[in-house]
Amino acid sequence: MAETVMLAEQAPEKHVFRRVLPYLRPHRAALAGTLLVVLACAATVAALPPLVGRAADAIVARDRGALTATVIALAVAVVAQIGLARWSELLLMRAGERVVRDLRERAVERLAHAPLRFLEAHRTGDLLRRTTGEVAELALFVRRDLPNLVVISATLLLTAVTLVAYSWLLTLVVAVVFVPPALLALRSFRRGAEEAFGGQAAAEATVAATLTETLTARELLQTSGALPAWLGRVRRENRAVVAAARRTARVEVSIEVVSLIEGAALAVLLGLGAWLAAQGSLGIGAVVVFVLASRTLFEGLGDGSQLIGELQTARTGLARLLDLLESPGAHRADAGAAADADPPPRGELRAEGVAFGYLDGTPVLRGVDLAFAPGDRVAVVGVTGSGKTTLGKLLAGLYRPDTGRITYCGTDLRELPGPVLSRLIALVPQEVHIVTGSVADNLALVPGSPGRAEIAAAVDRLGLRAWADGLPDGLDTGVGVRGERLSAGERQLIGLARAALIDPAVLVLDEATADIDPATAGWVERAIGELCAERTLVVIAHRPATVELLARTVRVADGTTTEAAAAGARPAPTTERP
Ligand SMILES: Nc1ncnc2c1ncn2[C@@H]1O[C@H](COP(=O)(O)OP(=O)(O)OP(=O)(O)O)[C@@H](O)[C@H]1O
Repeated sequence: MAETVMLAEQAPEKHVFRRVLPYLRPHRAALAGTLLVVLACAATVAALPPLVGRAADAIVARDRGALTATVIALAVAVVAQIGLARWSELLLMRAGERVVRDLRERAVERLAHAPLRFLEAHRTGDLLRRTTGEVAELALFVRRDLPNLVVISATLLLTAVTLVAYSWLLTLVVAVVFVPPALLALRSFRRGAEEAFGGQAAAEATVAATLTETLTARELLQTSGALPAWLGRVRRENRAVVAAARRTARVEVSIEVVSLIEGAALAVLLGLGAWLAAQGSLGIGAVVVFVLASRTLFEGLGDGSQLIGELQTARTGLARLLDLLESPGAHRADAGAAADADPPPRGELRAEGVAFGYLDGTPVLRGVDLAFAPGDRVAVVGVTGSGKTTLGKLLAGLYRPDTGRITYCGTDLRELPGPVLSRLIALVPQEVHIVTGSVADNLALVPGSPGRAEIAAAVDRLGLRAWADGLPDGLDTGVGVRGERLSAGERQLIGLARAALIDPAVLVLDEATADIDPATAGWVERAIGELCAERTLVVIAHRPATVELLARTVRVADGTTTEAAAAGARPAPTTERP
């Protein structure tokens, strides 16, 4: 059985910033310009201590001219710093938002194209969190913290250069006595943070997935008495989130050690600087520069270390997003030899030695050999759970066989590009997906976005004009949130009308099992009759009336298929209970 590559709960964070580089490439010009402005801003911050130092020297030397010039330079530097800080913040935000927008679009595109088996293997909430929650956190980081982090990093660098330039001796004291313990504290924080923040993100994702499931399973929960057990599960997962958040808070408090080191360093530097000045080996201005610059250095280290927590959260989110973008499981293998193929609009569909199983390793189907000639009209029947829907999805190319192949006019479906495949073979599932909007909005959800005239023509072709006219506002009738105002039969009618608009060579229809009222059933049968006149029709049939419409019957049993006697002349075998 082919393995579905699963996404990791705690996505690997190794080289995460290097892995994101390819996604930054399209924005490199904007990012480079932004970096220049950031550097200019950091330069103005780093220039302040030397200017104040020069002013102090001018005061000591009673040099009015030098003092005036320095004060003017200071004022210019302060104004420039404020302007450049705002500008760099704006540019960083803009560039960051653009990158995040791209990542969001890529994630949605990846999910939209991901193989069905990959999507089914993951909880909807987890995928949703990776594409919404994780991206939102990234966007927040980009908007709120990234500008500060970048400016602080550049300022730290330039300040360190200033320190060395003014007193290598004092710089040595800072570098040897204070920076190593500060870095050690930061490193131990980062290590703890990686686990704590990763654990918190995973725990929150689990709760998000369960909450999403609560909504989709609302009928089950309210009618089956499963609510207490479910709430117990929610409580357990919620407690895990609180425990994870506490771990994160403890790690965050540990960063305060860096502030203590900063205080001690400033006290020592002040004393040492004053002593050196008294000895005459350092000017007053230089001591002032040194004390101010080292304060900037430690402030930068302190602020930077706080932002590292945010950076860690963003890194975890980014890793989970990249895990989705890079997962081989989420990739539909590119069309191979038939990438440029232009198969005929009508042709034979074949299944040859097809076997397929889901995640638990038990094959649902094996050794399936079937051929559907152009214009064939086939009913697929079998007991519940025998594998009819699975066969339908395999024939439509939604699943790929674990062994064997399915071909259209001799070409393996996996070699056909997605758009070609969806034009050739259409699947109307048991539960037709309906989006919020009108009937016409829903019918337009097919390749080529057909206009009103085409939609109306398709409805006419299927003999559904009277049905559409009977709706309160015709084709403009609202269907409610995700089609809640439509019956199962009406959903299938929309699915059939969509299929008519696609005009596929093969239509696979998984008939709705829910009871359909006789009037709607009549419309469905009429539409099927119209559709099968022009193409190969494979219907996973649940109602005798449907089986009787079709010329051939294939029975699915014991994981394989057998040809049954021609339908029509006899009572039709429908879905039986095992
Ligand atoms: N996404 C899935 N993941 C794991 N197992 C699945 C999945 N979908 C179906 N199965 C299992 O595969 C088997 C065949 O299911 P399938 O839906 O194809 O049967 P069916 O004949 O169409 O049933 P029904 O008549 O009730 O629609 C069942 O045992 C089912 O539990």
